[in-house]
Amino acid sequence: MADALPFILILSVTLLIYYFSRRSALPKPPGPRGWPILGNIFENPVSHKQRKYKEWGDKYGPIVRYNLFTDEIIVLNTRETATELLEKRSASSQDRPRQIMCGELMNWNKAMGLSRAGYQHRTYRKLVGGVLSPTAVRNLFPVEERAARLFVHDLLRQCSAASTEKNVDPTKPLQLLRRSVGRNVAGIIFGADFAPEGRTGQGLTLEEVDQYIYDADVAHAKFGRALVPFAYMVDWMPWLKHVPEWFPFAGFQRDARLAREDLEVLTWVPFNKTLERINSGNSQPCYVEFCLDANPNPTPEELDHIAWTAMSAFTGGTDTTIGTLSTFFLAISLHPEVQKLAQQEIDEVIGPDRMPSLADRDRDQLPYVSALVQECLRSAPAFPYGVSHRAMKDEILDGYFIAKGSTVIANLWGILHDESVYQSPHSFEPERFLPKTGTPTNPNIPGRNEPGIGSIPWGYGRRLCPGMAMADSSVWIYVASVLWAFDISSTDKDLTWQNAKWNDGAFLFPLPFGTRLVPRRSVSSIVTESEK
Ligand code: HEM
Repeated sequence: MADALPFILILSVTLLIYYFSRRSALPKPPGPRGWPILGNIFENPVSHKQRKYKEWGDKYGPIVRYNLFTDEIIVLNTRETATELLEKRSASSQDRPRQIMCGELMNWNKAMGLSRAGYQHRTYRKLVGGVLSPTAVRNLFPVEERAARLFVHDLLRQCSAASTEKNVDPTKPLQLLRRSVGRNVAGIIFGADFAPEGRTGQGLTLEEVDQYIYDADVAHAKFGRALVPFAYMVDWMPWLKHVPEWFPFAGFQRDARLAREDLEVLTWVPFNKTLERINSGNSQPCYVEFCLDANPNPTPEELDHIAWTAMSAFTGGTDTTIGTLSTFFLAISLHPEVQKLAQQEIDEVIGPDRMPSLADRDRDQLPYVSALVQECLRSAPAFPYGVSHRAMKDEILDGYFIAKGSTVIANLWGILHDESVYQSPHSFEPERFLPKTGTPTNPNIPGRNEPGIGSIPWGYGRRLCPGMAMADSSVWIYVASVLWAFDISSTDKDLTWQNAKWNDGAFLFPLPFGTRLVPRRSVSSIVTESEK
């Protein structure tokens, strides 16, 4: 112990110097008190962070500060503060905080979501923006519509197989959803052939895509664990990063190596297969092909950029879309009155002879369905507390001093549950987004004209989700198609919207629940339509 005293003394003095050197004449944002040196490690929310952040917001104000050792964390709980710092001042708030285990050792810094601000990130955004911008994404509408139709087709097969009463095994719709969305995103990025069984086309095969979805799940699970702040010792003591794998207690190096290997497989295997298909003239139009059309003789570095952005878009696009659609299934199972209104609208505008299309959304033909989609995204944003940004210079926000290097978190769930903006924010009420005068399809339902969600569920500034337009249209067409074809109800009579259980972590989605689907049209008409 005596031997350690000088070390402890030097460490304490360094931390105190550091602490006082970062003080400014302006006050720092308020927040929980915490302890000297340790900061708020005991108050650091370990579960459902978004709820704790909101509680702090209600207590301390829209801008809350807390500390984990020397790390300063700023939580923004209102749309005004988040827009000001992360949108308007995006040039200096676009960076990501340093992630030693997850970013540097496991190599996720090479993926778009964690890549630090600078040349690599700018190049990535340019590549992805070319294919997924709101204008360019319209070329993908037919792919998304086809994916939604095939999902309906798969659900119907599941219905018939499940029982003579045409009830589905409660867990099945969501399992099918995982596969369907995975195939849809893979189709867009790698040109996968996701035709129904028995039919073949071009691009990656279904087996290859399903293997890829599995690999992505494995890599993502490791990613999620390492992303938790201070999950690994090396996140506390960065110098440990240089310790070799054979060193005692350096098990994290082995974890990091295995995760790196998984990530390499995830990045290069589907990419190389797609290149093979493109070179043999056996591909489908997709993100990778588009990038190569625009740059037919890429350098190795440019190829590297295309491969890593493809992997980033696939991993960024699947769990988030699946989470939002799972929220839809939960919400609609528990709100029969909402379901009835949405189906009335679909029946009146679309009728039984065709399935909805994205052109219906464009023409704003189904305003209630659009409000329902917004309500799903508002109630359960897929990243409830966004993805952390980092202040790249000292900032002053609403008279408070925010030091350069602070981690900045936009509490998206808190912002979308702000009582001063949304009446009864914990209830599921799509009509909040409808005009007070009602809509042509629902003239008798007065809306509340509350502010739309805008791009809040998709984050801010130069980090705004590049898949926003694609996700928005995908979710819409899945929702409209499923409601056209099925009546959906809950199989758990004790389950309510208020007591439903949600995943606890960086992704928000409902935990498994029982859902029953019953076709609401003749089987033959669903089959004919869904096979188009
Ligand atoms: C409902 C679906 C989705 C939601 C709610 C969502 C939400 C988000 C959020 C909140 C961020 C972080 C933004 C920030 O740091 O401020 C993000 C980043 C990202 N998303 Fe999405 N996303 C969805 C779907 C998709 C899709 C379909 C794709 C790709 C096809 C995608 C690709 C990405 C990528 C690559 C990033 C990292 C961007 C960067 O750091 O520059 N996402 N998303």
